[in-house]
Amino acid sequence: MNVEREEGAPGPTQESRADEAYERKEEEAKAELLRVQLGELRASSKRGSRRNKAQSKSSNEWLTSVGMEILSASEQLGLDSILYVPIPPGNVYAINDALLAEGAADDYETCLKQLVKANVVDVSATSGFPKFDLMLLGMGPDGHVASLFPGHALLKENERWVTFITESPKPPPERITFTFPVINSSAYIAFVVAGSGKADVVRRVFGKEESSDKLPVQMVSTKDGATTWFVDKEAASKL
Ligand SMILES: O=C(O)[C@H](O)[C@@H](O)[C@H](O)[C@H](O)COP(=O)(O)O
Repeated sequence: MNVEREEGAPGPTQESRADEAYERKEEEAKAELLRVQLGELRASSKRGSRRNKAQSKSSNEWLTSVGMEILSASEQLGLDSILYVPIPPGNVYAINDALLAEGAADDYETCLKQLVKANVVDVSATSGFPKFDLMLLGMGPDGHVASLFPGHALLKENERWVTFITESPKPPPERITFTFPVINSSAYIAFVVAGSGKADVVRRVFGKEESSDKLPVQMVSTKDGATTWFVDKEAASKL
């Protein structure tokens, strides 16, 4: 917060300075926690997670029966506070980046299996894959989600929970990612998509044109769950 003081006006008291310092520290702590949480959420699906309401039908039905939430620029800024969830640090499972991609994927999958065994993470009765309560996903301008890129063989992976890529078209080349069976077993999926660079893909997802070639984002389809898209005006500008 920037406060300019008029000339001649009384200066801040020691008490108000202490209050300001306290508020600043609190804001910094919240921002740091948010960065850690978002970093983790993004990491875990580069990897993903967050909320919704709708039945997952065809994408056009989402639009009409559920409605997209179009966010203004200031509301977008408010997304930070929507996403503010006090996750205990012990519940955060980071990628082991001391390992190469293949080892890191195995390591993460093993960790997830232990969480399932300990009943921390549910299993979908329909798919047998882990069922996350919430999956927060971004989408690239090429239609990629998590680290599942258009035309890549990983789109067909249907056994692994976590897998890896060493030649990602988007840097960094080495990544690990949840697979579609895991993503699609989630109870809720939220897409957060902003900017004009996403407008063509948003139109492709929600438009009427049929294409035999599905983009990764079009392969996101929860079997027993629900999906909500949060898009800003720019991303929705071609609808
Ligand atoms: O893989 C990555 O490197 C990105 O993190 C990516 O997966 C991201 O989620 C989308 O590209 C959308 O990103 P924005 O929402 O920031 O545009």
